[in-house]
Amino acid sequence: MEGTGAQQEAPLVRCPVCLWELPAAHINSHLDGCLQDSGAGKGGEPERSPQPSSKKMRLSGLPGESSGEGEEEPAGGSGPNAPVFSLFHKGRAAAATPGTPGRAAAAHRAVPAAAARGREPGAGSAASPGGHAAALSGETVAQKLEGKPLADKLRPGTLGDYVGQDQVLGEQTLLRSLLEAHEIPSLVLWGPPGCGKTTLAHIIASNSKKNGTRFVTLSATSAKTNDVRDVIKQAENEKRLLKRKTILFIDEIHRFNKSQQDTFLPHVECGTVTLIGATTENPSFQVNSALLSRCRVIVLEKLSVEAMETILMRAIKSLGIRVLGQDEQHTSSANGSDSKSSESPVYIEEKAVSTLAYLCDGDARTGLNGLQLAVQARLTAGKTSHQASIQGCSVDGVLITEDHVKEGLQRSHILYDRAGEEHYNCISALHKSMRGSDENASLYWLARMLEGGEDPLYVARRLVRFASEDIGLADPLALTQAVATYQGCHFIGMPECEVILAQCVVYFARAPKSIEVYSAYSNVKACLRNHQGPLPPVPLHLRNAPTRLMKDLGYGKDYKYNPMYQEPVEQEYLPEELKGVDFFKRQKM
Ligand SMILES: Nc1ncnc2c1ncn2[C@@H]1O[C@H](COP(=O)(O)OP(=O)(O)OP(=O)(O)O)[C@@H](O)[C@H]1O
Repeated sequence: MEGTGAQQEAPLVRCPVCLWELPAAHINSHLDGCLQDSGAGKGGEPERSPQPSSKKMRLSGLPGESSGEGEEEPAGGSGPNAPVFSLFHKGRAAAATPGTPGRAAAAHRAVPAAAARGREPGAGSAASPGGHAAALSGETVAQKLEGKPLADKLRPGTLGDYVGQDQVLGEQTLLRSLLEAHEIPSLVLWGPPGCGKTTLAHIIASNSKKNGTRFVTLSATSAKTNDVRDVIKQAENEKRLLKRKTILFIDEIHRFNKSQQDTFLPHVECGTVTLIGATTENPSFQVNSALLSRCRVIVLEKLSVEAMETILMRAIKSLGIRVLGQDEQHTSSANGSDSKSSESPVYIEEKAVSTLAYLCDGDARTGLNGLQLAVQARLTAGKTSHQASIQGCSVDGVLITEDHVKEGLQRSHILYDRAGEEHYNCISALHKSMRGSDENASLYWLARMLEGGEDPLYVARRLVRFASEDIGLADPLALTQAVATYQGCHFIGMPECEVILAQCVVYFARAPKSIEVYSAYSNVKACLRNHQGPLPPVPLHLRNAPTRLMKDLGYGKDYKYNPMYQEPVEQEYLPEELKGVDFFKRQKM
């Protein structure tokens, strides 16, 4: 490539480390090597650049899965292999996509291919700021679904496209102000799968690129301690020689053991790197406490159903699929998909979208992948038949219904509708099996829920209730067990907590049962509910008398302080009109 005319004309820039002059297009890769050598003091050491690892897919069978997230880069194209050198951007032909010469060449090769599929030049990748809408280029829905998983293609690149999480990113939140001021502190992003941790890190990356900060990604599932050392070494050189900051994003940071985490502790402390860690696990237990104390913990929540609907609707729109509302009329395929092609129009029921938004339980990746699978399955089936029945009318097109999205979401061959009836049916079956002291059935229903993706904390909360409602004072320790189970589940999450729940469920199935307190309390509530007229006053002798006036009014008068008496005390504690009532003997009122 060095002999090409294009590069002979390209402006030469000087390496600030070795002062060598070379074409601008080569400066990034040259500088990477130069900085490594300069820090290590051993020239010629082969360049090592840790790669972001492939993240596990939660739904199998997606086309293009193999390329997956392993190839993705932080927004702006900066990764360990492609540090951003804004210093040299001026005059570069491909300034918008900083990277190595090889990468730039690949980008050039990619443009005609994209253009051939009708993509706007410069539409950018899904990871590029604002690029997610443009990412789904292609003529037909099927073409738009080719390649990377839909969730990756639609990863937002700007805060404006980031949905939900207002508690940490809304206006006037600390994190937003810091992002706007380009003041990125070390962060630990903690939240459930698919809630947007990696996406937020990408947005920070693209934001920080604007002030020349480098952004390097490592995945704790595949990176070795040496990879961390390499990144740190390079960051030190960058800071020392170029005064450039480095942000190190470590996905699934909880997978690093404590000593690996220790490797970057001093460098976070002295500011060589700004650390952004993402974790689904409680960082209090998984992240070295010294490291944690140097990071702000940002707690992201499961995406709400509304947020999920927004994300799904956006995806549906990008794919050119039409949503069938309750009262929308469709009589012919002319009203169908926006896809300008010979492909039959694709419709999706509005209910299917809301069901999907519920079922994916705040996990956008699951929701988008479920949508992708449902659409692809229907498109394949639609090759044999293009007739869909839409609101009683037969039209030419492909229709995606609630059942299709449920199929798309099926986990481990178990369909468990967390938002619907199945959720209540299973928890009821578990409750009744424990009450009936059937330990086998109890375990079965527990597993049905957990394997179907039920929130373990939901089950744990039901166990706390069961401990008092059904076991009560027959074994008061049951309540302690249930609360400990809840805390255990909270600490370690799934799948490790399943055995904690199983232990508690078997304990409860085997425990003696008593509803004595539960029924007595129900009787008291019924007594209050059924009372006619004003409720009886608190007897004067039971009232406290902190002031003289109250004493004068008879408060506390004749009250018998029990510890002063050797013999049992004769004293009435209920209001006069309830004298002698025994809530423990009464039938439910
Ligand atoms: N807040 C959001 N707004 C819009 N899209 C989102 C949001 N959160 C997630 N997504 C979508 O879901 C996909 C997966 O999200 P992301 O990788 O950020 O999740 P994560 O929290 O890092 O999950 P994991 O813990 O499994 O790595 C993204 O590619 C994006 O398409």
